[in-house]
Order: sequence, then C-alpha cells, then structure tokens
Amino acid sequence: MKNQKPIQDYYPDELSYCYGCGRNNEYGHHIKSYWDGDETVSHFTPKEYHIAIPGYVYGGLLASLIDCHGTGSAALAAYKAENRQPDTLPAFRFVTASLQVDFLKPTPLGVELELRGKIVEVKGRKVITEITVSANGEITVKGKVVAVQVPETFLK
Ligand SMILES: CCCCCCCC/C=C\CCCCCCCC(=O)SCCNC(=O)CCNC(=O)[C@H](O)C(C)(C)COP(=O)(O)OP(=O)(O)OC[C@H]1O[C@@H](n2cnc3c(N)ncnc32)[C@H](O)[C@@H]1OP(=O)(O)O
Repeated sequence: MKNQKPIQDYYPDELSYCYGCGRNNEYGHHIKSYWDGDETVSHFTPKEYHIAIPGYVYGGLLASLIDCHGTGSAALAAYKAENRQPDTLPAFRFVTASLQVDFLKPTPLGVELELRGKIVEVKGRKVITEITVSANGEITVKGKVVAVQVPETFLK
C-alpha cells in the first residue's frame, strides 16, 4: 500500500473536481483509495466541523466517504478483473448508481477513520462493493455501493 498511487490520482484533471475525491476541489474530502490485499482501504480524519452532536461525526459525511471509496474501489476492481494497470486504456470511469448506508453505532469525532472495501461483484459495467467504516478498530458504519461505468456520452 505504501508505494501505491491511489486510484484517484489516475483520474484526469477534468474529472478531478468531485467533492468526495477530486484532488482539484479545494473544499472537498480528497478521498484516496488503495489495495490492501484483496480489500481496498482509505483513511480520513473528520474535522471538528464534521459534527452531528458533540463528540460524534455527521452521518452524511460518513455516507459521502463510503460513496467515493466505493466508486474508487469499483475502478480498482475493474482494472484488476482485466489484469491491467490503472494507467492503461480504456480508462474505467464509475459513478454511483446506488448507495445504501447502515449506521450501526455512533462514530466518534477526533480520530482517524478507516474505510475498508470488499469487492462483491464485477459484472459488465457494474461493480458492487461493501464498505465498512471503523473508528478505534470498531466498525460503526456499513455501506453497499453499486457503481456503474458512465456512458461515453457523459464524458463529452
Ligand atoms: C454526476 C455525473 C458525473 C459524470 C462524470 C463521471 C466521471 C467519473 C470519473 C471519475 C470519477 C470521479 C467522480 C466519482 C463519483 C463519486 C460518486 C458520485 O457522486 S457520482 C454522482 C451521483 N450519481 C449519479 O449522478 C448517477 C446518475 N445515474 C445515472 O447516470 C444512471 O442511472 C447510471 C449511469 C448509474 C446507470 O444507468 P445506465 O442506463 O447506464 O445503466 P443500466 O444499463 O440500466 O444498468 C447497468 C447495471 O447497473 C445496474 N443498476 C443501475 N442502476 C442501479 C441502481 N440504482 N441500483 C442497483 N443497480 C443498478 C443495472 O441493474 C445493471 O446491472 P445488470 O447488468 O443488469 O446486472
């Protein structure tokens, strides 16, 4: 993981403004997704203003972390399924078709969160991932993301 370039760093500049993962969005979260064995991983430390009630993280933020780690994981999985590197063509560009989130426990503010992704299905233009969010080693949120490769017409 240490020497890996995150999948988001392979997105071209013009597709790097996403609030969740775009490196060119100065206000965004800059989510970065990597392989860690057969799982994907990302880390994020919420700011004090990502608050729900004192001491706890806002759920909408957690959903957005799952969203972008899910689409990033989908892209990682699509390249892996074809046994090629993310800098090869044709490029895979995914958007979220479905995002389901279950908040299992309150997520504490002030600590680094770990997102881990499992690849559930890679089929045609669709990749399904299951994402967990952990704080202090305990899973507080689970999500499922259906990501679909964007039609070429979106990108013109
Ligand atoms: C906002 C547009 C951005 C465009 C630029 C993207 C460039 C990406 C590049 C770099 C990444 C940086 C950005 C990361 C993004 C972060 C996450 C977001 O915030 S994304 C924004 C929120 N999402 C949307 O606005 C999607 C709106 N929805 C759509 O455009 C369509 O519904 C779309 C493309 C998702 C699917 O439409 P179809 O017509 O192409 O898909 P069909 O052919 O019907 O389905 C393909 C497969 O997907 C399943 N599927 C489709 N929708 C589903 C759903 N809602 N739930 C479950 N499965 C679904 C279907 O059942 C089918 O699966 P079977 O092959 O039969 O197994």
